[in-house]
Amino acid sequence: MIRLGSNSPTRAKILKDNGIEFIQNGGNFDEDSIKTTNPKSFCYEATKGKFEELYKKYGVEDMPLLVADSVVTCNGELLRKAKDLDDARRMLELQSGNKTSVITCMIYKSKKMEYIDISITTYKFVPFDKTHMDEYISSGECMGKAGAIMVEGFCKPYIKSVKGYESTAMGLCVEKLKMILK
Ligand SMILES: Nc1nc2c(ncn2[C@H]2C[C@H](O)[C@@H](COP(=O)(O)OP(=O)(O)OP(=O)(O)O)O2)c(=O)[nH]1
Repeated sequence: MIRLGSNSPTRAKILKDNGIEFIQNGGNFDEDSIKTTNPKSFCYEATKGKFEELYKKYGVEDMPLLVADSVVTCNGELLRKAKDLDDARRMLELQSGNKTSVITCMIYKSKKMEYIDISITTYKFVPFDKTHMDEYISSGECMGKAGAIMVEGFCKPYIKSVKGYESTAMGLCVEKLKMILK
């Protein structure tokens, strides 16, 4: 049993779909406190901030703690979760027909070990269909997701090429997590 230190329904689904038993306790780390705009540094600092908050609160005596953060970078820009639907549209238009990378950092700590990983999955998308994109935006599914994208959902038909794990792009590199849980 592990503690998923996250509010993310996607991360919970990834663990559940992979048969990893967990309880979920999200934190309140303020990512706006992070100064850097370098995507990889931002992602690491966000993960570290989330970890420190939840490690102080729960420790790892009763079970290991897992936290993660994901950001998207496209044309060198750091894309976090969209602030509103207009912001989501801007992010999607930027990534349509473009190359985009999802960076996910993960910190896992048990009584025996601490593991930190930063993984990247890079996509090349063909242009998004405008009507489909409008429907996706008005559905609100684009909210609460780094870069407003859903690689297993809206983006799937537009993937021209991919390098890296889909789980990394969804918010938790479960292939690596399973290796350390063995
Ligand atoms: N379903 C889906 N979710 C995605 C995808 N890419 C990113 N996400 C989600 C995973 C995370 O919930 C969210 C990224 O935001 P954060 O890393 O800040 O996590 P969040 O604030 O949701 O929860 P947490 O900080 O862990 O409490 O976006 C995707 O392609 N599909």
